[in-house]
Amino acid sequence: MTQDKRILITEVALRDGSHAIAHQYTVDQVSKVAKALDEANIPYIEVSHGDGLAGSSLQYGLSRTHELELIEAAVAVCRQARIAVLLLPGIGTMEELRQAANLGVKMARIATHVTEADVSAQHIALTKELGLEAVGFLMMSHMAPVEKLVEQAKLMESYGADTVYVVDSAGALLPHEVKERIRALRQHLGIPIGFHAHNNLSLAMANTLVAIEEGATRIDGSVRCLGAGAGNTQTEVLIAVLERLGLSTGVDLYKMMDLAEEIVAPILQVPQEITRDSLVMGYAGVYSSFLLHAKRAAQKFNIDSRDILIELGRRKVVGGQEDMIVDVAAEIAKSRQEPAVR
Ligand SMILES: C[C@H](O)CC(=O)C(=O)O
Ligand SMILES: [Mn+2]
Repeated sequence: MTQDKRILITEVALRDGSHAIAHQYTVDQVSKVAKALDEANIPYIEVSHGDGLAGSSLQYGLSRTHELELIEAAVAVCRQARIAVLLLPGIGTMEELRQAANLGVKMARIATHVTEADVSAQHIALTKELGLEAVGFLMMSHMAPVEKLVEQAKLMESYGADTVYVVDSAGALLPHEVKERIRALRQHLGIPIGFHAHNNLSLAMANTLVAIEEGATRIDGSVRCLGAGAGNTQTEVLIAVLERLGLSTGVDLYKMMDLAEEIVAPILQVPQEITRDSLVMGYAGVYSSFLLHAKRAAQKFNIDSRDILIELGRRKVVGGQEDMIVDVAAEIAKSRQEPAVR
């Protein structure tokens, strides 16, 4: 593997992992996890509702603790790590971005669906104005052909993004698809490229290594796989693998192993694994955070959540359309009650 630049890890368990625990983080949990990550020398720690700033709502799931309190707690315990936030324009607003900056956040990741980068212009501009590092975060990157992805990433670069991420939200990308995406972005952009994986098809680590091989230098991971769906690339495992490959992250492997085991594992009600639901999300190419909603809807309508997820994938439903989950479940249930036409 040829790589001359240091890989900079962003730990996302305190944001993406919020989906996995139905947004129930407490100040105590966030303080302990952030402090331990900081001591392990993780450079960036993302803290927000799973759906980004202001995601706490009936539609996306109510947070137990206001995210600004969680962000404040994380900032207070970190000596070197930079706290990051996620913001989806339309969910989070300029005001929340300002509040996060006032609390000491150093990086904002502005996330849009892969074909909607144009809605990130004002938020990226404000991020820079506030003196923060700006990252463009192209979600559901498997849903756009490479040329479209490049076009959208270039838009984000033109708005002032310091980095653009390929985000495999559904864990649906195959290694050759990651390779062509990162390669094309490296060819057409002049800024660092990042990669955010999900493990639905058990490819998060392999895809991350392919991304790094193609020159991605900003990589996301979630400790103990504490991320939406099947989780992300498992951070402590990634650190070990990169060390074996001779790639430097500056992160302390033993400390990562210890915090994963002693601090993060107890937060999970059940260990993260590739369940049939998360597998079907990767297979169908649907949004990771749909899982809990689809399971609830399946229970309500007494149907199989796989049928809901596959139908959502067929309809190319995107993040922000969570309300469609119940509609789809109701339609499936209704179609099963209707007598077959002779
Ligand atoms: C809002 C999403 O959870 C962002 C993300 O992590 C992804 O798309 O993956
Ligand atoms: Mn994610």
